[in-house]
Amino acid sequence: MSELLRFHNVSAGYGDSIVLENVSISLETGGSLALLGRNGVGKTTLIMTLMGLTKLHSGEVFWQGKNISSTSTYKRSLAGLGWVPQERHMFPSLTVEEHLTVVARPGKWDLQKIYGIFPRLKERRANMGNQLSGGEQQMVAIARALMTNPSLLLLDEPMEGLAPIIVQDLMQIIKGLVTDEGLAVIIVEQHARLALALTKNMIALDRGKVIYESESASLLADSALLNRLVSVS
Ligand SMILES: Nc1ncnc2c1ncn2[C@@H]1O[C@H](COP(=O)(O)OP(=O)(O)OP(=O)(O)O)[C@@H](O)[C@H]1O
Repeated sequence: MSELLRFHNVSAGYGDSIVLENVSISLETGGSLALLGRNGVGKTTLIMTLMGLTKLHSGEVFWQGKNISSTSTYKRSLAGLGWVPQERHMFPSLTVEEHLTVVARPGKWDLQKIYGIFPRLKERRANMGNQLSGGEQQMVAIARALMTNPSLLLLDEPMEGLAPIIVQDLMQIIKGLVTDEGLAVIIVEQHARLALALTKNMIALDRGKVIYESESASLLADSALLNRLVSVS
């Protein structure tokens, strides 16, 4: 497998304040990574840094072997980074289908394929953005990122605030994206066990630094360590 993404000694933050300190991570094509840690340790900041939305103080970000440290967010998106932000960003004046078609780029993901894995969105395709449940909004947010035909999907707390039955649906869908579609995924999730069940590898952050990394399955088997790293499961 070839390298898809690499952070090399990245320190980044907002203005003068540094949140991430000397973070190095890498991900292979089709790989999957859970990003764990307590509230406020820098998980979202890492995703935002990958999208070029923070101030990079030092270090480099490589994408498919190219240094993209000073590449714009828009160009990163064009290059295959698919971001599903925590806030979901629904537009009340657009239908579900418009949310999807407005960002569409050529590739294997089109409306037909999206509706195949999200039948609920097909049923709701004429609903406006503000006429959707939280779970449906999250599905639109993921589907919209897929419509850009990304090589990597960045999921920031996708299960937040969702009913358990919807969480189960989303787990199946995300698992399918990784195992059946070969899509690379980075997932930030407060429910650490869910994120570990979906991924091959994990890293834990504390105060902006990587404090632990391993295969997800081995951490899942060590509850005491997992609790120490994230204090929630
Ligand atoms: N836009 C911003 N401007 C300044 N500081 C910020 C900004 N966003 C986040 N921070 C700070 O960066 C630090 C890390 O926040 P971040 O949101 O990356 O953590 P997190 O691990 O994702 O936490 P959570 O699970 O609560 O979302 C926090 O101290 C936070 O206050």
